[in-house]
Amino acid sequence: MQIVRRRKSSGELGDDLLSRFISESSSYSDEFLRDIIVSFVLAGRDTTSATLTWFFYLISIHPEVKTKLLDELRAVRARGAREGELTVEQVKGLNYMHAALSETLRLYPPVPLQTRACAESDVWPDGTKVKKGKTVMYSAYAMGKSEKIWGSDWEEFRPERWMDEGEFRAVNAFKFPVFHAGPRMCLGKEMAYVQMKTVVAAVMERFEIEVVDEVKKKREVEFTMILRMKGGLPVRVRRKTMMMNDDGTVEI
Ligand code: HEM
Repeated sequence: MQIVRRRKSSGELGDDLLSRFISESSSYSDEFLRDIIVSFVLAGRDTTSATLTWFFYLISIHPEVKTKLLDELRAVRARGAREGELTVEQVKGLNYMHAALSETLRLYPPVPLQTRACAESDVWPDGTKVKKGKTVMYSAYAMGKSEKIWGSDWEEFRPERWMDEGEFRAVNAFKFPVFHAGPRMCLGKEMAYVQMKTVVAAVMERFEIEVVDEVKKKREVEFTMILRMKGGLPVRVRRKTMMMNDDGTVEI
């Protein structure tokens, strides 16, 4: 709250999220501003960081996926700016990475369980009756592991299931409710993918992430509000050297 008050009274507004909300309307109370910032941090930081932890674990036990991710990065680099940060177009072009992150989210959805209260009595398409005031829960974690939804290979980490002729193929949000579905769906979904893809690309291009051997075999989930990896992920990090070939392609 102090930060909110200080920022408001100083009048020094920058490019950050809080400054943007302050300059949007003078009617926003200090409490509202505090709550919206906390919501964005909770919604946007822990979800993406938990996903990335699982992602780096999964690619460490699936080297074939890691190789394909690096191949895609090389190909995308070869088509555009070859050094520095990736452009938005290049990030968008990372279809296989999008698929690998979606596959991570299927197996380890950061928001594993969701609860809703029924505002009105209703009958669902399958005939289930729900009464006004009742609580309904669904689990994105269980749905991601459903054979009925994902087929007999549901247990496998297989980004290819999201690909169609080299392009990422999204699935219906009601089948994959990791970002929720319907009118109150996650507002940051696209931003989350852009953030995660940018981080993954930057890390994979610059560093070799080696998961410490003893923990490689099995990681357990921890059900808090966010689905985390129990004990975190101990890794060894080595800096790589990026080499530019004569034809402009990059060796990672
Ligand atoms: C992997 C990353 C993310 C996942 C899995 C995720 C998942 C979700 C889910 C399941 C909800 C619905 C929660 C509920 O109503 O009970 C939600 C809501 C929301 N998310 Fe995300 N989220 C992610 C990243 C982000 C990011 C990066 C932002 C913003 C920077 C963000 C902003 C929001 C906001 C503002 C809502 C509330 C929407 C509303 O109530 O109308 N999320 N998210």
